[in-house]
Amino acid sequence: MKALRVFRTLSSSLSANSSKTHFNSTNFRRLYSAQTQEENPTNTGLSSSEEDDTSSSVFDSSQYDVGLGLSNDVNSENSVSSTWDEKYRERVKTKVFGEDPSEIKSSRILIKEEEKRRRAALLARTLLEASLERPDEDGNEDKEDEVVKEEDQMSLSVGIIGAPNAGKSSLTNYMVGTKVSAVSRKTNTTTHEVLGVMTKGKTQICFFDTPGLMLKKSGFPYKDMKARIESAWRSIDLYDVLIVIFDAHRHLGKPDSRVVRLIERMGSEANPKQKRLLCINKVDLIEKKKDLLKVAKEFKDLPGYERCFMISGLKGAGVKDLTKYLMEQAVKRPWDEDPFVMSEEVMKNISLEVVREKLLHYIHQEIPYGIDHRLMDWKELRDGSLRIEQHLITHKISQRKILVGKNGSKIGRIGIEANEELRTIFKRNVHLVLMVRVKS
Ligand SMILES: Nc1nc2c(ncn2[C@@H]2O[C@H](COP(=O)(O)OP(=O)(O)OP(=O)(O)O)[C@@H](O)[C@H]2O)c(=O)[nH]1
Repeated sequence: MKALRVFRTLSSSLSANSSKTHFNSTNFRRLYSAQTQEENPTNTGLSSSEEDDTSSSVFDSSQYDVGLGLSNDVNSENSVSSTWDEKYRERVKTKVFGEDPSEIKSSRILIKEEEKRRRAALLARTLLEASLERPDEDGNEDKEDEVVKEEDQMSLSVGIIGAPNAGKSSLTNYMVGTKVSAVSRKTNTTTHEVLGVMTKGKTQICFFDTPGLMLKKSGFPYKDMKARIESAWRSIDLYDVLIVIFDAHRHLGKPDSRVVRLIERMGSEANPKQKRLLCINKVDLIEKKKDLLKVAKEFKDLPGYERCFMISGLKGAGVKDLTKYLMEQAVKRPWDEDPFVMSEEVMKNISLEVVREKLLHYIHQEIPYGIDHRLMDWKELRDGSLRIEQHLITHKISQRKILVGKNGSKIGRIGIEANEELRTIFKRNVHLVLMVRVKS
């Protein structure tokens, strides 16, 4: 199964005419900007006392041993394990150099933790690599160079809508085969529409992961919600298939009348130009089958839905059937996306998305949402590697401190993990530089 991640806003797509280094999307630019910065990049915007610890606010992958190859040997010990017996070395340290044994012990714990982290990173990378090259249901690997003539090509566009946290991103990610958009425990993480492209044989399916759409209690969309939400409401009729997804576990425990209204509104009448599917998500969290049936029964009479699927977008239950159904809906139409080439724009967006996901994971509170996250430099170096520089611009010094962590530990961890992931995705060495600074 071939999976490519392509990012696009519907309102202002990254057209072929757009400059390679500029994004057209206003939505996207709100958080991410790939433009070269007008302000002087050397101006860090810090006061002189803050400048003192600027070095720790920069993560530079070249200063870390993040390994070079793409080896998947998770158990490989070679990169950090020492060639001497640690116990002898410790005895020498205490007896000969008079070092404090408790300090030696704590450094040993640190090394062990680092090793654990390294293995976890390797495992994550291995899994990601495997998902990129996932065989199809019949166990066949994709034929890389298979060319499908335009007249034979089949296409389908699929929009996914649901309340915040319903699991839209997770489902998109699962279907496309790898990470597309930031998934986190917080709500409204999808700040722009993401298109995942799955090309299998003659068929290409484009998935649009819409931002969290909600209805207010009266059943109508919030009028005052940002432009992105309005554009998402307008765009939903454009898809061949619309998936309406909701969190069944939450619905059983604490039903939200707005979610019910969203499901009912979308299912109120059939749309002859669009097939609508209801996805009852997070079924893995529901223990009793009768509870699940209760949920299904509640919405079974809505005429707008062609089919109802019970799925776990995160764990994959039921997703195979859903994918099969979607493949069958594809119509004869030339593909929108080249399945073999990852464009520079796509790669740039992926680089931002991967870092953003790490930010959401490691930085709690509201901080990630307020950060101005910019791609400052993108260079393909002579040896084929990529140099990617991103700036994380905070509004307050206190936010910068949280982001940087003690002695740069937070930004370092975010950087190392993002660097690893980008290297796996792009299949080449990546030199990632992350700079945290305060808005001047
Ligand atoms: N157990 C379980 N958790 C899920 C499932 N799908 C999503 N989640 C979790 O639910 C949370 C929200 O998932 P997302 O995919 O980010 O939800 P979303 O609808 O895209 O959220 P917004 O971007 O806020 O609109 C994450 O913590 C996911 O891991 C599922 O099938 N089972």
